[in-house]
Amino acid sequence: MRFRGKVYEMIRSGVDKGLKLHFTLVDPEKIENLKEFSNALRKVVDAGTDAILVGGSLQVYVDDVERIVKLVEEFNVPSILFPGNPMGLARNADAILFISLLNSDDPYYIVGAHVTAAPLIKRIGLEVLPTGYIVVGNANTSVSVIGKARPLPYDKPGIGVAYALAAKFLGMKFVYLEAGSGAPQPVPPYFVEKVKKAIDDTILIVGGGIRDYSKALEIVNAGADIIVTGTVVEEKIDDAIKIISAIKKK
Ligand SMILES: CC(C)=CCC/C(C)=C/CC/C(C)=C/CC/C(C)=C/COP(=O)(O)OP(=O)(O)O
Ligand SMILES: O=P(O)(O)OC[C@@H](O)CO
Ligand SMILES: [Mg+2]
Repeated sequence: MRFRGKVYEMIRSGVDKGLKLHFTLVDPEKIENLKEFSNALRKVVDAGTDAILVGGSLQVYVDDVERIVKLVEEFNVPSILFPGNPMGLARNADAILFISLLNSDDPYYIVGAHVTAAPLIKRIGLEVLPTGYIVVGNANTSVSVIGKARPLPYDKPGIGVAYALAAKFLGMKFVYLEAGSGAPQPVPPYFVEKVKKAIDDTILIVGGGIRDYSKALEIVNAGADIIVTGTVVEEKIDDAIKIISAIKKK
């Protein structure tokens, strides 16, 4: 909880200095061995990852989330909850990525989950990071299916711009373009570029399907401020390290 209340400022000041940031996504459902997990954390932190996102699409025991956050506390990086439902509200985290899935067909994912979670978030005292979450691409990913998204086609960046601007005008501090965890193709750089040009200083997060450093670099060069990787950390940690190192050299 050491970073509570400082997370937005840490991100903002990095972005304002022109740095590119990397967040590592950890899905509590996938962690079986805490020792192995801690070793992986050490590697991504040493490589320079800027925060650990903790969450997934499915319901989890809050104890499991809290256990993971506790391990993250041993390293010098903030823990940010990234829950797919209100069950993931760990008391010991620094902040919560308060995502509204703007292109969901179900109001629950736009504002419903948020209403049920808000009083508890206040009670816990989590720092809230208001985020317009936009699902892009044609893959049937967990977030798309569970979140009842109507994903934006890759060849319609203008619609991405419209959603992202609406998020900015609603006062959201972050726009997150999401291809979905494990997506075969990440959000294309030309899509990222159009959205970033439109939202200007609003912080742009891009994730889903980023598996190699050259793609990650193309996406940051197109204007992403923050890259999120999850699957590559679970499956090929050495490639994850290469991605983080490449982004941090920018
Ligand atoms: C504000 C609160 C309390 C909740 C938000 C509720 C919303 C809007 C959810 C959006 C839809 C959703 C299911 C988001 C999950 C995002 C996420 C962390 C995805 C990671 O996906 P994985 O669970 O790793 O998928 P795989 O297992 O397929 O890799
Ligand atoms: O697992 P990957 O494909 O890296 O996706 C990360 C994240 O954007 C999913 O929410
Ligand atoms: Mg995943």
